[in-house]
Amino acid sequence: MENVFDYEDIQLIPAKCVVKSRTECDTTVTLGEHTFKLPVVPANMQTIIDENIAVFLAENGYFYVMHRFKPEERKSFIKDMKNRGLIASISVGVKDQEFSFIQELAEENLAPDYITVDIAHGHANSVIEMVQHIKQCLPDSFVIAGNVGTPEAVRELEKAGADATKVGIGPGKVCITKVKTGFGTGGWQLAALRWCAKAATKPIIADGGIRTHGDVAKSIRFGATFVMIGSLFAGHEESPGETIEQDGKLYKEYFGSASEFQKGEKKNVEGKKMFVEHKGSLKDTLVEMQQDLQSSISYAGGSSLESIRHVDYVIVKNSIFNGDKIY
Ligand SMILES: NC(=O)C1=CN([C@@H]2O[C@H](COP(=O)(O)OP(=O)(O)OC[C@H]3O[C@@H](n4cnc5c(N)ncnc54)[C@H](OP(=O)(O)O)[C@@H]3O)[C@@H](O)[C@H]2O)C=CC1
Ligand SMILES: Nc1nc2c(ncn2[C@@H]2O[C@H](COP(=O)(O)O)[C@@H](O)[C@H]2O)c(=O)[nH]1
Repeated sequence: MENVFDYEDIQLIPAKCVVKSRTECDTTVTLGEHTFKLPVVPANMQTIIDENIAVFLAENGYFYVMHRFKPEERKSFIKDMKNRGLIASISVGVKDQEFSFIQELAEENLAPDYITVDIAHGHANSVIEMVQHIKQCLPDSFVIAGNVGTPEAVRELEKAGADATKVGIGPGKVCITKVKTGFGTGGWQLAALRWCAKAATKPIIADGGIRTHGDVAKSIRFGATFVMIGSLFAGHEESPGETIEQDGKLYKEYFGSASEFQKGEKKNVEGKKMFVEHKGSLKDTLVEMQQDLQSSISYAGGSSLESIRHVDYVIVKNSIFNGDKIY
């Protein structure tokens, strides 16, 4: 494949500003039947989202995807969200009991608004069968399927009935798939996104590898409707997971969904655990993300996310940071 690049190799080129203030720039995005404040969703991982964060995000107009690692709590979670008049958005795997779970949701009239089929290697018959099963049992639920890294996979999942596909195999911060298997989109996630987006007829969620707020704009430029982010959302006051103090500084744990910590055993481990600096409140990060994206829109010469899709860009191989750090 020609022109392989990643987030830090790209700079978007500014176009003439058409707004008087960045507050005029609209960061909202529609996915399925709902419109959200930002094209950003926290990763469906156990150290990134829990019930409280899901309620906060849904109440405040943000999209969320609940993780699937407490399977026995999913029905009560859906009921609770529905009772509060909030969007219900859950994840499922592909094992046999997950097929039965979908059947039960249909029988109990508990259709979630969004269901994410969340598997490491999403270009698989098991995922295709799960998407078809969901569409048959719960036709009104919006189905996100992944993760994949090729146009062929995007086409097959869309053909199976997926309403959106999630792109990203191995670019994640706590991911070790790339080193343990030699496969994935790690190191060229942005180019993989572009490759997949050219084949997609439905929304793509770019998943993994976002390290700065500017990477959100770059993802949109290269074809994403949404981005899923783990590491930038880890370490907040509200984040689930252990907090530790070292040399007077607070840190919080962030571990991979395929890590030993998640699995409770050393089998097919493709994730690791790290501690990230305590970042304060999630609400503040979301506000800053929105402001930065509004600024991106203004540099794109428009007043909505659409304007970012059409800007020119340059490839500046591995040089944009020039030794700089954000903080
Ligand atoms: N985006 C990414 O790069 C990655 C994300 N993850 C995350 O980790 C979590 C666990 O993922 P996962 O291991 O898929 O979930 P599960 O452990 O639930 O596995 C789901 C099913 O898929 C099978 N399976 C998993 N990987 C493969 C493979 N490479 N080839 C064939 N079958 C496979 C498993 O069987 P068996 O275990 O017997 O093989 C199992 O039956 C998920 O949340 C996932 O998103 C994990 C790795 C990469
Ligand atoms: N290879 C692995 N990927 C994982 C694992 N757990 C989660 N993930 C993926 O990472 C992103 C988040 O990436 P980040 O760069 O924003 O931190 C997440 O949404 C998953 O797709 C894992 O154990 N192994």
